[in-house]
Amino acid sequence: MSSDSSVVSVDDVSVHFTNNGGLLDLFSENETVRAVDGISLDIGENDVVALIGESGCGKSTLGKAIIGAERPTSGTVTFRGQDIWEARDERDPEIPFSEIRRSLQIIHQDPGSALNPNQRLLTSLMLPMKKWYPDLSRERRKEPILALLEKVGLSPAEDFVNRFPHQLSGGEQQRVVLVRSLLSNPDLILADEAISALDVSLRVEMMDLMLELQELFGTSYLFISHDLSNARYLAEKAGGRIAVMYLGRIVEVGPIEQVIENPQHPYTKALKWATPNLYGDEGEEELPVREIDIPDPVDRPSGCHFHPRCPKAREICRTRDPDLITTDDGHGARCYRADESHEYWDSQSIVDDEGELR
Ligand SMILES: Nc1ncnc2c1ncn2[C@@H]1O[C@H](COP(=O)(O)OP(=O)(O)OP(=O)(O)O)[C@@H](O)[C@H]1O
Repeated sequence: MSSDSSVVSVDDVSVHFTNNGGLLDLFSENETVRAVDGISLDIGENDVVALIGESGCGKSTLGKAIIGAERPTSGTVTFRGQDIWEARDERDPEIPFSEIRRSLQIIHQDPGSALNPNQRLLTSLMLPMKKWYPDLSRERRKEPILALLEKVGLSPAEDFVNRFPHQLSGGEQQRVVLVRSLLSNPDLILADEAISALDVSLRVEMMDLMLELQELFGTSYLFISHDLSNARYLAEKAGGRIAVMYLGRIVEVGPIEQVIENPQHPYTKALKWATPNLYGDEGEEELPVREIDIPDPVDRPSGCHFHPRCPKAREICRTRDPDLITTDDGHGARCYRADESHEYWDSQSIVDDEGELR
Protein backbone atom coordinates (compact mmCIF):
# COMPACT_ATOMS: atom_id res chain seq x y z
CA MET A 1 0.00 0.00 0.00
CA SER A 2 1.45 3.37 -0.88
CA SER A 3 1.67 5.93 1.85
CA ASP A 4 -0.43 8.33 -0.30
CA SER A 5 -3.54 6.32 0.48
CA SER A 6 -2.57 5.77 4.10
CA VAL A 7 -4.39 7.11 7.09
CA VAL A 8 -1.30 6.56 9.19
CA SER A 9 2.13 5.75 7.92
CA VAL A 10 4.94 4.60 10.17
CA ASP A 11 8.40 4.85 8.71
CA ASP A 12 11.38 3.19 10.37
CA VAL A 13 10.07 4.02 13.83
CA SER A 14 11.93 3.12 17.00
CA VAL A 15 10.84 3.78 20.56
CA HIS A 16 13.54 3.20 23.16
CA PHE A 17 13.13 3.65 26.88
CA THR A 18 16.09 4.42 29.08
CA ASN A 19 15.57 3.62 32.72
CA ASN A 20 17.26 6.45 34.56
CA GLY A 21 15.76 8.30 37.42
CA GLY A 22 14.02 5.72 39.58
CA LEU A 23 15.38 4.85 43.02
CA LEU A 24 16.58 1.41 41.90
CA ASP A 25 18.28 2.92 38.87
CA LEU A 26 20.61 4.89 41.17
CA PHE A 27 22.38 1.65 41.91
CA SER A 28 22.49 0.16 38.46
CA GLU A 29 23.65 1.12 35.00
CA ASN A 30 21.21 2.78 32.65
CA GLU A 31 19.46 0.24 30.50
CA THR A 32 17.82 0.84 27.17
CA VAL A 33 14.73 -1.13 26.31
CA ARG A 34 14.21 -1.21 22.56
CA ALA A 35 10.45 -1.55 22.79
CA VAL A 36 9.97 -0.75 19.10
CA ASP A 37 12.89 -1.14 16.76
CA GLY A 38 12.79 0.20 13.20
CA ILE A 39 9.20 -0.60 12.27
CA SER A 40 7.51 0.56 9.05
CA LEU A 41 3.79 0.02 8.54
CA ASP A 42 0.99 1.70 6.61
CA ILE A 43 -2.63 1.66 7.71
CA GLY A 44 -5.06 2.58 4.96
CA GLU A 45 -8.71 3.60 4.72
CA ASN A 46 -11.11 0.98 6.05
CA ASP A 47 -8.13 -1.14 6.89
CA VAL A 48 -7.94 -3.74 9.64
CA VAL A 49 -4.54 -4.71 10.96
CA ALA A 50 -4.26 -7.23 13.77
CA LEU A 51 -1.01 -6.91 15.70
CA ILE A 52 -0.03 -9.95 17.70
CA GLY A 53 2.91 -11.14 19.76
CA GLU A 54 3.75 -12.24 23.27
CA SER A 55 3.73 -9.98 26.31
CA GLY A 56 6.41 -7.30 26.30
CA CYS A 57 7.21 -7.52 22.57
CA GLY A 58 6.22 -3.86 22.09
CA LYS A 59 2.66 -4.01 20.74
CA SER A 60 1.24 -1.29 22.99
CA THR A 61 4.23 0.96 22.50
CA LEU A 62 3.92 0.67 18.72
CA GLY A 63 0.16 1.27 18.97
CA LYS A 64 0.72 4.39 21.04
CA ALA A 65 3.35 5.65 18.60
CA ILE A 66 0.87 5.12 15.76
CA ILE A 67 -1.82 7.27 17.38
CA GLY A 68 0.62 9.97 18.45
CA ALA A 69 0.60 9.09 22.14
CA GLU A 70 4.25 8.00 22.33
CA ARG A 71 7.01 10.05 20.75
CA PRO A 72 9.34 7.92 18.61
CA THR A 73 13.02 7.99 19.45
CA SER A 74 13.62 7.99 15.70
CA GLY A 75 11.63 7.61 12.49
CA THR A 76 8.39 9.33 11.51
CA VAL A 77 4.68 8.78 11.99
CA THR A 78 2.44 10.65 9.59
CA PHE A 79 -1.32 11.14 9.52
CA ARG A 80 -2.51 11.68 5.94
CA GLY A 81 0.96 12.88 5.09
CA GLN A 82 1.26 15.20 8.11
CA ASP A 83 4.06 14.41 10.55
CA ILE A 84 2.17 13.89 13.81
CA TRP A 85 4.94 15.22 16.02
CA GLU A 86 5.50 18.33 13.93
CA ALA A 87 1.78 18.98 14.32
CA ARG A 88 1.98 18.30 18.02
CA ASP A 89 4.90 20.68 18.38
CA GLU A 90 2.92 23.24 16.34
CA ARG A 91 5.57 23.59 13.66
CA ASP A 92 3.26 25.10 11.09
CA PRO A 93 1.29 21.91 10.33
CA GLU A 94 -1.12 21.53 7.44
CA ILE A 95 -3.28 19.38 9.67
CA PRO A 96 -3.58 20.69 13.25
CA PHE A 97 -2.91 18.25 16.07
CA SER A 98 -6.48 18.64 17.38
CA GLU A 99 -7.74 17.16 14.09
CA ILE A 100 -5.24 14.30 14.36
CA ARG A 101 -6.36 13.58 17.92
CA ARG A 102 -9.97 13.50 16.84
CA SER A 103 -9.12 11.08 14.07
CA LEU A 104 -7.02 8.64 16.08
CA GLN A 105 -8.85 7.08 19.00
CA ILE A 106 -7.98 4.34 21.47
CA ILE A 107 -9.92 1.68 23.34
CA HIS A 108 -8.11 0.03 26.24
CA GLN A 109 -8.43 -3.36 27.81
CA ASP A 110 -10.18 -2.17 30.94
CA PRO A 111 -13.37 -0.26 30.13
CA GLY A 112 -13.99 0.35 33.84
CA SER A 113 -10.97 2.61 34.14
CA ALA A 114 -11.80 4.42 30.88
CA LEU A 115 -15.14 5.65 32.24
CA ASN A 116 -15.41 8.10 35.13
CA PRO A 117 -17.13 6.11 37.91
CA ASN A 118 -18.78 9.27 39.26
CA GLN A 119 -20.36 10.35 36.01
CA ARG A 120 -23.54 9.11 34.43
CA LEU A 121 -22.92 7.75 30.94
CA LEU A 122 -24.63 10.72 29.34
CA THR A 123 -22.11 13.09 30.91
CA SER A 124 -19.18 10.92 29.78
CA LEU A 125 -20.54 10.60 26.26
CA MET A 126 -21.41 14.28 25.97
CA LEU A 127 -17.78 15.28 26.55
CA PRO A 128 -16.49 14.30 23.08
CA MET A 129 -19.65 15.71 21.50
CA LYS A 130 -19.10 19.06 23.19
CA LYS A 131 -15.45 19.03 22.24
CA TRP A 132 -15.89 18.15 18.58
CA TYR A 133 -19.29 19.72 17.90
CA PRO A 134 -19.33 22.90 20.02
CA ASP A 135 -21.95 24.59 17.84
CA LEU A 136 -24.64 21.94 18.17
CA SER A 137 -27.45 22.23 20.69
CA ARG A 138 -27.55 19.80 23.61
CA GLU A 139 -30.47 17.92 22.07
CA ARG A 140 -28.71 17.57 18.72
CA ARG A 141 -25.58 16.28 20.48
CA LYS A 142 -27.62 13.72 22.35
CA GLU A 143 -29.17 12.24 19.20
CA PRO A 144 -26.12 10.32 17.89
CA ILE A 145 -25.35 9.12 21.42
CA LEU A 146 -28.77 7.54 21.78
CA ALA A 147 -28.73 6.16 18.25
CA LEU A 148 -25.32 4.57 18.72
CA LEU A 149 -26.18 3.07 22.09
CA GLU A 150 -29.23 1.45 20.51
CA LYS A 151 -27.05 0.26 17.64
CA VAL A 152 -24.68 -1.54 20.02
CA GLY A 153 -27.60 -3.15 21.81
CA LEU A 154 -27.77 -0.92 24.90
CA SER A 155 -31.48 -0.47 24.73
CA PRO A 156 -33.47 1.48 25.76
CA ALA A 157 -30.67 4.03 25.37
CA GLU A 158 -32.60 6.65 27.36
CA ASP A 159 -32.35 4.32 30.32
CA PHE A 160 -28.68 3.45 29.82
CA VAL A 161 -27.47 7.05 29.58
CA ASN A 162 -28.69 7.69 33.10
CA ARG A 163 -26.69 4.84 34.59
CA PHE A 164 -23.29 4.98 36.25
CA PRO A 165 -20.51 2.69 34.93
CA HIS A 166 -20.80 0.28 37.88
CA GLN A 167 -24.40 -0.38 36.88
CA LEU A 168 -23.17 -1.98 33.64
CA SER A 169 -21.50 -5.33 32.97
CA GLY A 170 -17.95 -5.39 31.60
CA GLY A 171 -19.26 -6.13 28.11
CA GLU A 172 -21.74 -3.25 28.29
CA GLN A 173 -19.02 -0.90 29.53
CA GLN A 174 -16.79 -1.86 26.61
CA ARG A 175 -19.63 -1.09 24.18
CA VAL A 176 -20.00 2.34 25.76
CA VAL A 177 -16.26 2.93 25.34
CA LEU A 178 -16.55 1.89 21.69
CA VAL A 179 -19.47 4.28 21.22
CA ARG A 180 -17.51 7.07 22.85
CA SER A 181 -14.54 6.55 20.57
CA LEU A 182 -16.82 6.59 17.51
CA LEU A 183 -18.54 9.84 18.50
CA SER A 184 -15.56 11.78 17.20
CA ASN A 185 -15.95 10.01 13.83
CA PRO A 186 -12.35 8.75 13.87
CA ASP A 187 -10.33 7.46 10.93
CA LEU A 188 -8.50 4.90 13.04
CA ILE A 189 -9.26 3.17 16.32
CA LEU A 190 -6.48 1.50 18.24
CA ALA A 191 -8.12 -1.39 20.10
CA ASP A 192 -5.42 -2.41 22.59
CA GLU A 193 -6.45 -5.82 23.98
CA ALA A 194 -9.95 -4.33 23.90
CA ILE A 195 -11.72 -7.65 24.17
CA SER A 196 -9.24 -9.55 26.35
CA ALA A 197 -11.02 -8.77 29.60
CA LEU A 198 -14.40 -9.90 28.28
CA ASP A 199 -15.86 -13.35 28.81
CA VAL A 200 -14.91 -15.64 25.95
CA SER A 201 -18.58 -15.83 24.92
CA LEU A 202 -18.72 -12.05 24.49
CA ARG A 203 -15.54 -11.61 22.50
CA VAL A 204 -16.91 -12.67 19.14
CA GLU A 205 -19.97 -10.51 19.72
CA MET A 206 -17.79 -7.48 20.43
CA MET A 207 -15.60 -8.10 17.37
CA ASP A 208 -18.72 -8.45 15.18
CA LEU A 209 -19.96 -5.17 16.57
CA MET A 210 -16.68 -3.46 15.82
CA LEU A 211 -16.84 -4.68 12.23
CA GLU A 212 -20.47 -3.67 11.81
CA LEU A 213 -19.64 -0.17 13.02
CA GLN A 214 -16.61 -0.10 10.77
CA GLU A 215 -18.92 -0.40 7.78
CA LEU A 216 -21.07 2.40 9.09
CA PHE A 217 -18.24 4.79 9.96
CA GLY A 218 -15.53 3.72 7.51
CA THR A 219 -13.08 3.47 10.40
CA SER A 220 -9.83 1.54 10.30
CA TYR A 221 -8.73 -0.62 13.22
CA LEU A 222 -5.39 -1.51 14.66
CA PHE A 223 -6.38 -4.47 16.79
CA ILE A 224 -3.76 -5.49 19.34
CA SER A 225 -4.06 -8.95 20.79
CA HIS A 226 -1.89 -11.69 22.22
CA ASP A 227 -4.48 -14.19 21.01
CA LEU A 228 -4.02 -15.41 17.47
CA SER A 229 -7.51 -16.87 17.17
CA ASN A 230 -9.17 -13.53 17.98
CA ALA A 231 -6.79 -11.67 15.69
CA ARG A 232 -7.54 -14.13 12.94
CA TYR A 233 -11.31 -13.88 13.42
CA LEU A 234 -11.35 -10.11 13.15
CA ALA A 235 -8.82 -9.77 10.35
CA GLU A 236 -10.33 -12.58 8.31
CA LYS A 237 -13.85 -11.20 8.53
CA ALA A 238 -12.59 -7.77 7.54
CA GLY A 239 -10.30 -9.04 4.77
CA GLY A 240 -7.47 -7.45 6.72
CA ARG A 241 -3.85 -8.09 7.54
CA ILE A 242 -1.93 -9.50 10.44
CA ALA A 243 1.40 -8.28 11.75
CA VAL A 244 3.41 -10.51 14.07
CA MET A 245 5.78 -8.78 16.51
CA TYR A 246 8.81 -10.22 18.22
CA LEU A 247 11.20 -8.22 20.41
CA GLY A 248 10.26 -4.81 19.04
CA ARG A 249 10.06 -5.80 15.41
CA ILE A 250 7.47 -6.96 12.93
CA VAL A 251 8.73 -10.40 11.92
CA GLU A 252 5.86 -11.29 9.61
CA VAL A 253 3.11 -9.27 7.99
CA GLY A 254 0.58 -9.92 5.28
CA PRO A 255 -2.99 -10.75 4.33
CA ILE A 256 -4.45 -12.92 7.06
CA GLU A 257 -5.16 -16.00 4.90
CA GLN A 258 -1.61 -16.08 3.60
CA VAL A 259 0.01 -15.67 6.98
CA ILE A 260 -2.20 -18.30 8.61
CA GLU A 261 -2.14 -20.80 5.73
CA ASN A 262 1.47 -20.29 4.76
CA PRO A 263 3.45 -18.77 7.64
CA GLN A 264 7.02 -17.99 6.67
CA HIS A 265 8.56 -17.09 10.01
CA PRO A 266 9.24 -19.88 12.53
CA TYR A 267 7.82 -17.66 15.27
CA THR A 268 4.50 -17.31 13.45
CA LYS A 269 4.50 -21.09 13.05
CA ALA A 270 5.01 -21.45 16.78
CA LEU A 271 2.13 -19.07 17.53
CA LYS A 272 -0.04 -21.01 15.15
CA TRP A 273 1.00 -24.30 16.72
CA ALA A 274 0.13 -22.92 20.16
CA THR A 275 -3.37 -22.02 18.98
CA PRO A 276 -4.78 -25.52 18.42
CA ASN A 277 -8.02 -24.57 16.67
CA LEU A 278 -5.99 -22.90 13.92
CA TYR A 279 -4.43 -26.16 12.88
CA GLY A 280 -6.29 -28.59 10.68
CA ASP A 281 -5.61 -32.30 10.70
CA GLU A 282 -2.14 -31.73 9.38
CA GLY A 283 -0.99 -30.14 12.65
CA GLU A 284 2.66 -30.70 13.54
CA GLU A 285 3.17 -32.73 16.67
CA GLU A 286 6.37 -31.15 17.87
CA LEU A 287 6.50 -27.63 19.17
CA PRO A 288 8.18 -25.72 16.34
CA VAL A 289 10.19 -23.57 18.72
CA ARG A 290 12.90 -24.30 21.25
CA GLU A 291 11.63 -23.89 24.80
CA ILE A 292 13.73 -21.22 26.44
CA ASP A 293 12.88 -18.03 28.26
CA ILE A 294 11.93 -15.08 26.10
CA PRO A 295 15.13 -13.09 25.53
CA ASP A 296 15.60 -9.85 27.42
CA PRO A 297 14.58 -6.80 25.32
CA VAL A 298 17.49 -4.91 26.94
CA ASP A 299 20.08 -7.46 25.87
CA ARG A 300 18.84 -8.98 22.65
CA PRO A 301 20.46 -11.91 20.88
CA SER A 302 22.88 -11.16 18.06
CA GLY A 303 21.92 -11.65 14.41
CA CYS A 304 18.31 -12.70 14.05
CA HIS A 305 16.86 -12.03 17.51
CA PHE A 306 14.78 -15.17 17.24
CA HIS A 307 17.68 -17.54 16.55
CA PRO A 308 18.14 -18.92 20.11
CA ARG A 309 14.55 -20.20 19.99
CA CYS A 310 14.51 -21.21 16.36
CA PRO A 311 14.69 -24.90 15.45
CA LYS A 312 15.75 -23.93 11.92
CA ALA A 313 18.60 -21.60 12.93
CA ARG A 314 21.79 -21.74 10.93
CA GLU A 315 25.18 -20.13 11.37
CA ILE A 316 24.21 -17.05 9.37
CA CYS A 317 21.25 -16.39 11.73
CA ARG A 318 23.64 -16.06 14.66
CA THR A 319 25.59 -13.26 13.06
CA ARG A 320 23.39 -11.50 10.52
CA ASP A 321 20.06 -9.85 11.04
CA PRO A 322 17.58 -10.51 8.22
CA ASP A 323 15.56 -7.70 6.67
CA LEU A 324 11.89 -8.14 5.90
CA ILE A 325 11.77 -10.33 2.80
CA THR A 326 8.55 -9.74 0.93
CA THR A 327 7.39 -12.71 -1.06
CA ASP A 328 4.15 -11.96 -2.86
CA ASP A 329 1.03 -9.83 -2.41
CA GLY A 330 2.52 -7.91 0.47
CA HIS A 331 3.39 -11.00 2.52
CA GLY A 332 6.71 -10.38 4.20
CA ALA A 333 8.83 -12.18 6.78
CA ARG A 334 12.08 -11.34 8.53
CA CYS A 335 13.52 -14.76 7.91
CA TYR A 336 16.09 -15.98 5.41
CA ARG A 337 13.93 -19.04 4.80
CA ALA A 338 11.44 -16.82 2.97
CA ASP A 339 14.03 -16.49 0.19
CA GLU A 340 14.56 -19.81 -1.60
CA SER A 341 17.87 -18.77 -3.07
CA HIS A 342 19.37 -17.15 0.03
CA GLU A 343 22.85 -18.18 1.18
CA TYR A 344 21.13 -19.29 4.41
CA TRP A 345 20.52 -22.63 2.71
CA ASP A 346 24.27 -23.19 2.37
CA SER A 347 24.93 -22.16 5.95
CA GLN A 348 25.41 -24.85 8.61
CA SER A 349 22.64 -25.67 11.08
CA ILE A 350 23.38 -24.63 14.66
CA VAL A 351 20.72 -26.91 16.14
CA ASP A 352 21.72 -30.49 16.94
CA ASP A 353 19.55 -33.62 16.68
CA GLU A 354 18.24 -33.07 20.21
CA GLY A 355 17.11 -29.59 19.23
CA GLU A 356 19.84 -27.91 21.31
CA LEU A 357 21.99 -25.04 20.04
CA ARG A 358 25.49 -26.16 19.10
N1 LIG B 1 7.29 3.88 29.81
C1 LIG B 1 8.15 2.85 29.77
N2 LIG B 1 9.36 2.94 30.37
C2 LIG B 1 10.24 1.91 30.32
N3 LIG B 1 9.99 0.73 29.70
C3 LIG B 1 8.79 0.59 29.10
C4 LIG B 1 7.82 1.63 29.10
N4 LIG B 1 6.72 1.19 28.41
C5 LIG B 1 7.01 -0.05 27.99
N5 LIG B 1 8.24 -0.43 28.40
C6 LIG B 1 8.92 -1.70 28.11
O1 LIG B 1 8.91 -1.85 26.71
C7 LIG B 1 8.69 -3.22 26.35
C8 LIG B 1 7.47 -3.33 25.48
O2 LIG B 1 6.31 -3.02 26.26
P1 LIG B 1 4.83 -3.01 25.65
O3 LIG B 1 3.88 -2.69 26.75
O4 LIG B 1 4.82 -2.15 24.46
O5 LIG B 1 4.66 -4.53 25.20
P2 LIG B 1 3.33 -5.34 24.86
O6 LIG B 1 3.69 -6.28 23.76
O7 LIG B 1 2.20 -4.41 24.64
O8 LIG B 1 3.12 -6.17 26.19
P3 LIG B 1 1.76 -6.56 26.95
O9 LIG B 1 1.02 -7.48 26.01
O10 LIG B 1 2.24 -7.25 28.18
O11 LIG B 1 1.05 -5.27 27.20
C9 LIG B 1 8.59 -3.97 27.67
O12 LIG B 1 9.86 -4.51 27.98
C10 LIG B 1 8.18 -2.91 28.66
O13 LIG B 1 8.62 -3.23 29.96
